[in-house]
Amino acid sequence: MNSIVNHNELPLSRAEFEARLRQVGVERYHDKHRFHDRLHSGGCTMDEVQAWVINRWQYQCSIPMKDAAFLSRCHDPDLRRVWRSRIEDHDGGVEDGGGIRRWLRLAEGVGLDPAYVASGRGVMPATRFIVDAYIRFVRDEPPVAAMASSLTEMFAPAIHTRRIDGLLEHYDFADRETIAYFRHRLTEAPKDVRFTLDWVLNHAVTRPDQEAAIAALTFKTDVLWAQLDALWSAYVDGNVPPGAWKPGEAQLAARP
Ligand SMILES: O=C(O)c1cc(C(=O)O)c2c(n1)C(=O)C(=O)c1cc(C(=O)O)[nH]c1-2
Repeated sequence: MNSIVNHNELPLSRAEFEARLRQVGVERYHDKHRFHDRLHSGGCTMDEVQAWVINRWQYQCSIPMKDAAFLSRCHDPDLRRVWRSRIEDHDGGVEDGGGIRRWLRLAEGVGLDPAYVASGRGVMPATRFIVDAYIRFVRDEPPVAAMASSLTEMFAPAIHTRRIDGLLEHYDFADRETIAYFRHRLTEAPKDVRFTLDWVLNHAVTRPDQEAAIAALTFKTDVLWAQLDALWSAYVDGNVPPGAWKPGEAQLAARP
């Protein structure tokens, strides 16, 4: 018998595995992207803020679809019962709506026609392709990787807190109504993370599965980072791609 042990194949302890997952955020989460520094410190023009709201809409409206894609492959009713709350957070009830409607209130608050934003017409091709890659990943990859890809939410409350403070301090459009989306996420995301982190730590117990979960989370940080790279290139550097929203389009009559 071969006595040489390949340590790379030894499973990580639960604590080591969690630390590796968290390290992905330390190194790669989009809180470190220069667009976020600019947005949160009041450095964005209103054109840049509007471009962010329009493009981020693609992510917002796709999140429940990627969660539905996950549910469609999930055989365990207990897991489905927990996971479906993610769709409820975004879609909400008929009367009140949920995160999606709150995002459109932000769109209106920054002076955009919410019907235009909701149509997705102005979204850049790059944003669409990137977000689509996330939906496909969750639809096609093994369940542990699909679930682990959502764990960027571990790092989201810190950026949402920073965003709420930064928007309120620096922009006239920011008020209780327009930032409601981010306030709700402060309680929704930790609820999702508590369950999903525990599930991933419990179910990815072989080294290959643990590495696949870490790779899934890394992929997701790329999804988030690449969206901001595209946004910067188009609206800070001024290379707006054909067909995408142009500053000045789809304005509400009275712009803030
Ligand atoms: O503003 C952000 O920086 C940010 C990041 C993330 C994330 O880390 O994926 C999400 C959200 N917001 C968010 O609002 C949200 O609903 C959400 C769902 C998910 C997911 O992968 O299922 N991520 C995120």
